[in-house]
Amino acid sequence: MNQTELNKNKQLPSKKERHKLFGSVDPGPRTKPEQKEKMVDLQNSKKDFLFNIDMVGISNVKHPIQIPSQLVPQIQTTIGTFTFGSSIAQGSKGTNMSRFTEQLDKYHHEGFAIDIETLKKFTKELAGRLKQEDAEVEVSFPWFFERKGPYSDLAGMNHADATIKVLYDHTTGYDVTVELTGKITTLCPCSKEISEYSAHNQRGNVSMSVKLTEDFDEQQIDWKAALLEAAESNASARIHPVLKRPDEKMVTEQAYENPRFVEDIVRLVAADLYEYSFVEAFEVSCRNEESIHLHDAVATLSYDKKQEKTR
Ligand SMILES: Nc1nc2c(ncn2[C@@H]2O[C@H](COP(=O)(O)OP(=O)(O)OP(=O)(O)O)[C@@H](O)[C@H]2O)c(=O)[nH]1
Repeated sequence: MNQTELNKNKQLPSKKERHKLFGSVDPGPRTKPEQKEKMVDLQNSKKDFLFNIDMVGISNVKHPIQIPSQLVPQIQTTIGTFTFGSSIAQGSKGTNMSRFTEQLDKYHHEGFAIDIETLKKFTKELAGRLKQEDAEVEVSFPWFFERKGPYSDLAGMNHADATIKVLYDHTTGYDVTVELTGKITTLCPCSKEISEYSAHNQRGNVSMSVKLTEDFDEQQIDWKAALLEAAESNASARIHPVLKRPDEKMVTEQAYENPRFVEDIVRLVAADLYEYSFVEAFEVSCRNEESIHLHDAVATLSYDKKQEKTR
């Protein structure tokens, strides 16, 4: 019998026997309780555990979410990556980690929309569920927006990476920070200045982290669109998914007419963030993936409007 005929007549052992063949063993004697009420609750033991913990929780939690957007498409289902946590005092051993995902599932069934008001409610409720004075929630997601070619008007989809962080504290209230990283074109001013023709240009990554004012109203302002505009309107050129030749000519010439160092980008974006009334404090950085080097060029600037100063 050749190998093909052998395979045709193969008699497999049962699935249970197959598992034994590959090392599974019968369960041993059971001595510990199986009912929740009889189980030891280590997490809730009270003793002097030496230190307070600033934050304990779970991270890298992936979940489908809906996000609002004032740009097209206005309703988006995307994947959120969450971190949940709270502080715990020196006298408690641990947190109850199942309660984070329990609360997430509850909101999911109620149609969890990732807007700032809902996230604030979620965070305060989470503190209550954990029986703690504070809680924090962070969610990151790709945000999509339609972009049209400057001449042809042909549309396609671009995206930026967005993050919302909400801290709730029983005594001090809420602290909301939003972040956006968008991509731009930058053309080197030095290269343009010294060369007989051409100038090197590259894709730049602009990251903005913004502390929102207490009265921020997401119904009035889409923070994602506002931060994207701060990055793109100060770039050498915007980035497009669809470009026909007349579009390509326009963005090439626009970039040549608006050369920018990384330093120029962070200062110009900072000026726009300074002018946005919903921004209390911010950090902006730019990372250019240099086309004439293997390394990147980077710059960072931070500013607190309340203190009227850079770091
Ligand atoms: N505190 C703590 N829990 C962990 C750790 N690693 C895993 N766990 C979690 O322990 C969880 C079960 O604990 P709890 O959430 O306290 O469960 P419980 O006490 O039955 O829940 P409640 O009825 O809400 O009090 C599981 O979700 C595990 O993920 C850890 O390092 N610290």
